[in-house]
This record gives sequence, C-alpha cells and structure tokens, in this order.
Amino acid sequence: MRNDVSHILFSEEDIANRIMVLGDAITRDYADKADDGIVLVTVLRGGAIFMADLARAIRLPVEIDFMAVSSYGSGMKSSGVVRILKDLSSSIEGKHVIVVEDIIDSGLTLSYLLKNLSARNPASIEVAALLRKKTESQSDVRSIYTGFECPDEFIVGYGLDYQERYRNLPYIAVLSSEHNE
Ligand SMILES: O=P(O)(O)OC[C@H]1O[C@H](OP(=O)(O)OP(=O)(O)O)[C@H](O)[C@@H]1O
Ligand SMILES: Nc1nc2[nH]cnc2c(=O)[nH]1
Ligand SMILES: [Mg+2]
Repeated sequence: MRNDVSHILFSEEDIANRIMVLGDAITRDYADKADDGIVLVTVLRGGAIFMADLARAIRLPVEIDFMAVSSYGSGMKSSGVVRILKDLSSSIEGKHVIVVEDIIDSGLTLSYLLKNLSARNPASIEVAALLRKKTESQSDVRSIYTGFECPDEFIVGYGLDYQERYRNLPYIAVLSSEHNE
C-alpha cells in the first residue's frame, strides 16, 4: 500500500467480485430489453474505469456513451453547480439507459444528470454506482445497482481522484490525513 493512502476499503478482488454480481443482475434484468437498445452512459472521468469492467460483466449487447460533467474541480467539496463539459455522442430516445457512476456523495451530480437525461425520452433510466457514501445530506437518488456503501471520508482509487491523481489505483482507499484536510 502507498504511504499517501491511509487504509484500503475495497481490494481489487472485492471490486472484481462485486462487479460480477452487478453484471449478472443487469444481464438478468435487461435480457428482454436488449432489442430496444441498452446504453451505458458513463460519467467521465471517474466512472470510466468502473464502466470498463461492468460492461464486460454484462452478457448482453450494450452501447457505451460518455458525458463529462464536473462539480468538484480539483477540490474535495462539491461546488453545487454541475456543468456539462461533454454531451452524449448519440441519441438515447427509446433506449434503456443505465447511468454508470463511480460514487454518489452529495447526489447532486446524479440528480442533475437524471433530470437532464430523462428529458430526452429514454425507454427507461436506472443508475449503477460503484460506491454510495453514507452522508447526512444526500439528495434522494435511486441507484438499483450499487456496489458498496462507503464511509463519509474522501475516497480515492479505481477512477476516483484527488487533484487528478490516484485514479489508476486498482483498489479503493481513504487518503491519508496529511492530504485529507
Ligand atoms: O454525488 P456528488 O457529490 O455530486 O459527487 C459525485 C461526483 O463527483 C465526482 O466527479 P467530479 O466532479 O470530481 O469529476 P471527475 O469524475 O472528473 O473526478 C464523481 O466522479 C461523481 O461524478
Ligand atoms: N475522489 C473523490 N471524488 C469524490 N466526489 C465526490 N465524493 C468524492 C470522494 O469521496 N472522492
Ligand atoms: Mg473528481
């Protein structure tokens, strides 16, 4: 373990096992929806690594598309303002959308995205989030495919950054206190 990481919450193996379970659940739930088209809408940048593994755990044809939004910038607190930096490349009208996110923290990013994407008339829209933080003041976002609940600390690894570093750690960890203040 690196010395700038305080402790590991979920190991590479924990993550791989959990993603297999989520992939199986999605495969089962969407088996009769594949003909309409299933799109994994990944929220860049943090969601990219989770999506890459989740997509390969789903045994149905799926499209992948990307949106880039940012509410955190380089800090550890949500600015509360979600900006679309990149929109989807294709239409989602009539398709079954699964929004793939690395973490639900305040829930602001996902509530904004769900509202924005629902207005484009998809056949259905659900959320797959690898982590859901246990916080007091979280927007009420429904995520039916959730990987793990995590403590209210600043998390890095497996897509999650601090000042753009740590995204490529294969595990999920809490940043050590010198960084986490
Ligand atoms: O529930 P919330 O409080 O809205 O936080 C969750 C969002 O924050 C992070 O993104 P960030 O804006 O840091 O962009 P990034 O993915 O490029 O790191 C994370 O990837 C989620 O998208
Ligand atoms: N890296 C990181 N990004 C976040 N965005 C919202 N919450 C978090 C968090 O705990 N860690
Ligand atoms: Mg970030």
